[in-house]
Amino acid sequence: MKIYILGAGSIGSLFGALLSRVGEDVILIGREEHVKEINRNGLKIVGIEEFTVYPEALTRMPSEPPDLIILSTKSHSTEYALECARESIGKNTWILSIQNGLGNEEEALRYTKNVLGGITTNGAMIERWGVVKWVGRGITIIGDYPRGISPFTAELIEIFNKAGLKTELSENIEGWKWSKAIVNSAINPIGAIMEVKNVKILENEYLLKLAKEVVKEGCQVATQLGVKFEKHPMELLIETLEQTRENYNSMLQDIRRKKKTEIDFINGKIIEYGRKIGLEVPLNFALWSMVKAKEIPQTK
Ligand SMILES: NC(=O)C1=CN([C@@H]2O[C@H](COP(=O)(O)OP(=O)(O)OC[C@H]3O[C@@H](n4cnc5c(N)ncnc54)[C@H](OP(=O)(O)O)[C@@H]3O)[C@@H](O)[C@H]2O)C=CC1
Ligand SMILES: CC(C)(CO)C(=O)C(=O)O
Repeated sequence: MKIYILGAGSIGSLFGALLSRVGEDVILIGREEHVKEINRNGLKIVGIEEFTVYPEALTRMPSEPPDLIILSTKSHSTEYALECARESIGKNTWILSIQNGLGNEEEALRYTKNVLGGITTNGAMIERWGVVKWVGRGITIIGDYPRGISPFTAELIEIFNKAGLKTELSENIEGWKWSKAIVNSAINPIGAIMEVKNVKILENEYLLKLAKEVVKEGCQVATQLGVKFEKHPMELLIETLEQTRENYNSMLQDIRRKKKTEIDFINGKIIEYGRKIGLEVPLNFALWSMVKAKEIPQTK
């Protein structure tokens, strides 16, 4: 299968490396420093497993349409990335978002009806250009967005599992995307503002109560929009905190690296969707406001 990884950073490079290792025709599209290193010395995975692969790496999408584009930029880069990729999206090309946050699949649907949603609990981070650490082995769930399973998706899951990416199918990927986004809407900003590991949210009564109240707000919006949960966000909240105790969440990491966070596509989208149906979500608004204030100066 011809696969382009659009936004080959941490998680995209991990997916690309695993798929390349089993012989899939993978091209990574990333930033220049990472691309140059990969083309010079290959892409090295360390951590959970250690191996090096030699996929082609580019800074721009090739014009030839692939079978699959795995969208793995941060959510705030999606719109521009897809616009730049417009010429590479053929009538039979599928786009799979493995991103956190809401709205990415809707953006992809502007270019094709062949859109898959995905959530992954694998953890990865770029150690240095050309080297990605696989920090946590997790599962990935994919499905046609917003709901359903097409023959392509059924074929894809075979490829992902053969590559060592434990993957399950869901007829209701929209439900999973919302559950994960609601969990992120609680954990990420609270951890970022308090500058604490996830375990602190689990073990501090005040932070856990706040996290649960934020989850309730997100559930109200999702339920009123007709979203059906596969796993209730309140259950997923505790499960996630227990499984990622030692994590400094990605939003806190972005702030510490003076990078833009995904707050607008997590809490920001919950606020936006809530307002569209006349629901105010004050806790989401408060957390969104504080993270925006903490973010890199140019976001004023
Ligand atoms: N890392 C992880 O363990 C997990 C991440 N996720 C989610 O996956 C998504 C990606 O996260 P992560 O991999 O950590 O992010 P990274 O920032 O590590 O990777 C994204 C990469 O894409 C690059 N990029 C952005 N736009 C383009 C473009 N148009 N062309 C080429 N490259 C581009 C970015 O460069 P630049 O920074 O210069 O813009 C960056 O190098 C997020 O939504 C995240 O929440 C989900 C589960 C786990
Ligand atoms: C699951 C969690 C909260 C793990 O830290 C995450 O997705 C993130 O850090 O963005």
